[in-house]
Amino acid sequence: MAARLNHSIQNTLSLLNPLCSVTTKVTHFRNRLPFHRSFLLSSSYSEKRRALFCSCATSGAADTRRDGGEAAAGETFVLTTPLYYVNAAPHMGSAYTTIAADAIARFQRLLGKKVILVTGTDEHGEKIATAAAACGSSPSEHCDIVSQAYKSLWKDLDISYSKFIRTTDPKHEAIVKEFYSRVLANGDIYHADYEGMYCVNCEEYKDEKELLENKCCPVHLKPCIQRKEENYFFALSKYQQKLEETLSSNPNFVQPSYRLNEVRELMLHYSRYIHTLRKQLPTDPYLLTGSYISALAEENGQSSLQEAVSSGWPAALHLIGKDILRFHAVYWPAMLMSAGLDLPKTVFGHGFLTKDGMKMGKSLGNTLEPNDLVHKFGSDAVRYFFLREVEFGNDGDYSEDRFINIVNAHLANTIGNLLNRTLGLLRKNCESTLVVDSATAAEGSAFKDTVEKLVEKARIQYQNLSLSAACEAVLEIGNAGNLYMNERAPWSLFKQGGAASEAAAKDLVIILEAMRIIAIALSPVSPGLCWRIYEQLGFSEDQLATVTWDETKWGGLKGGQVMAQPNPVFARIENPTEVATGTESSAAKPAVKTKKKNKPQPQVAAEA
Ligand SMILES: Nc1ncnc2c1ncn2[C@@H]1O[C@H](COP(=O)(O)OP(=O)(O)OP(=O)(O)O)[C@@H](O)[C@H]1O
Repeated sequence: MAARLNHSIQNTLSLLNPLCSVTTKVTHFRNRLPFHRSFLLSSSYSEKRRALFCSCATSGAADTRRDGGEAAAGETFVLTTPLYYVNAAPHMGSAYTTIAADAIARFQRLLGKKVILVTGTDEHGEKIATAAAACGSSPSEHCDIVSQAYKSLWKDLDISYSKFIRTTDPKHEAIVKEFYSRVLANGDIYHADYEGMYCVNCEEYKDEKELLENKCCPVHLKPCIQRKEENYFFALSKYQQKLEETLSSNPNFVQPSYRLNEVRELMLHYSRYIHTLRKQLPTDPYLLTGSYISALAEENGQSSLQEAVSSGWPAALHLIGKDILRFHAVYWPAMLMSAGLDLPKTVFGHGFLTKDGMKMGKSLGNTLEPNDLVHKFGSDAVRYFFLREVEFGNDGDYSEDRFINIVNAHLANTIGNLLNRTLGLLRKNCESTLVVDSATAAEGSAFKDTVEKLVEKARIQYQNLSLSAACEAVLEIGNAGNLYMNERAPWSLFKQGGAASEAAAKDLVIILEAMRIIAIALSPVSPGLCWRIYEQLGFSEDQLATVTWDETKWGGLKGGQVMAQPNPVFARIENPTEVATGTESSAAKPAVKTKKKNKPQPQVAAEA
């Protein structure tokens, strides 16, 4: 969704008058709107126009103070991923944003909120026609194929999206047109010529100072071309002050804090960007970001802007890569202000997955294939690795070696093996039945206090969108559980019989209760794995479906509950490097080598 700024105002105008060709559209627009020839409108004029068209109050700073996670249970929590550009198939970068969005959505659902996760594809732009021609298909066939590839990847990655938007979907056009009409009527669109250096891949004009040697685009490393064209521009300068006020009064509006600093830096040099914007009006929001709102309209409801807005706007969170920060944190809010609509509560710009230090992207073609990863390692491992290993906000590099070591150490060893060992001992010594409630078993237990603290830490980290730290806190519960198991050594207590054996049976209840808590707390990140844990603890799928974060409180397991037979919940992955060199990482020592994707293999509980 790199800012495709020039052609799409014409697409947008065609929404107003779809029968016009691009050239006639321009003339038509000009003739119809004589009020609006100059670059800058006087503020008093625009304020009057604005007052006429602002049926919804602009919340600005006041309403944007909460971060996305603070909405109360029962509230609607809307979050969006970028609408991905269909110039090529999805890659791991596109998957990364969507996995993160899904984890946040699942966490918010656990808090009892109604969550609407919006994702989709942007199907307007020059590059699409080129990509379609290269494959010998029409643009619409091409869009159908690529957008389907996104949907099917989302399915394989267990993405629980609510709305999948295609910007070519006529259902959204009426709403987008209404949005656009407000901005137009507000006097914030004008027409001018522009000439400059243009990056076809970004589909935007570049400031010459940004360019690398040979006038190459710094993102795509390909030469920009000199281009001159008539265009439409948005009067961004009118909203400069309000935007600055929003940033000052609401530091949560842009996250993480260093992205806020980046946006502040942009605002400091605002006059430069006013100029830049005049030559490259961010027109896409009408079709793209406008779709964030139109997505909220009920499937069978009226297609009106007001109806869409009342279904959940403003969004709690726009999750984006840092490449489109300016677009979402400056242009789009200004346009929302122009249209008299509330701003999203938070725009979070995460970092890039990189390959050899370069942003992985469709245009550079240096992408990591997510389908391959999912088929090789399974969705739980892929989701866990990227959310755990890339600190959310920063850039991160992928290495298969590291991937395998991490998921083996964390998911197979720390979590999977602990569950397996405990259930093995329970089967052998307690007929797979809990001897007592977990609340009773843990009376006075320091381990229980540790688990409670860690799960609370995980909640706070999820709430703050620190997904890696949330994973870490959950993993620490697993580490504490392993420590407890090793210190208590219930296998030898059972051998002693009598009171020691009773204590050992209680220890198993305590560890399994910790596993239950892990299963809930890690479910936003690796839902399939957590379901398998939950099932082993004797719960049904329905019980898992209705579980809430409140149930991470200690005491869910009851005496008499029968556990399933131990069956490993996460298969260790064979590391080809280690096999080839004959070395084995101590963190991820494979007990059982597996060739198939994430199919659990039996593990032997040595103590049992
Ligand atoms: N390397 C990456 N790391 C993290 N997120 C990425 C990466 N590449 C793309 N994304 C996600 O996709 C969004 C951009 O979508 P787009 O469809 O333009 O993909 P792209 O691969 O960056 O395209 P291009 O290479 O043509 O610029 C980013 O804002 C981000 O959410």
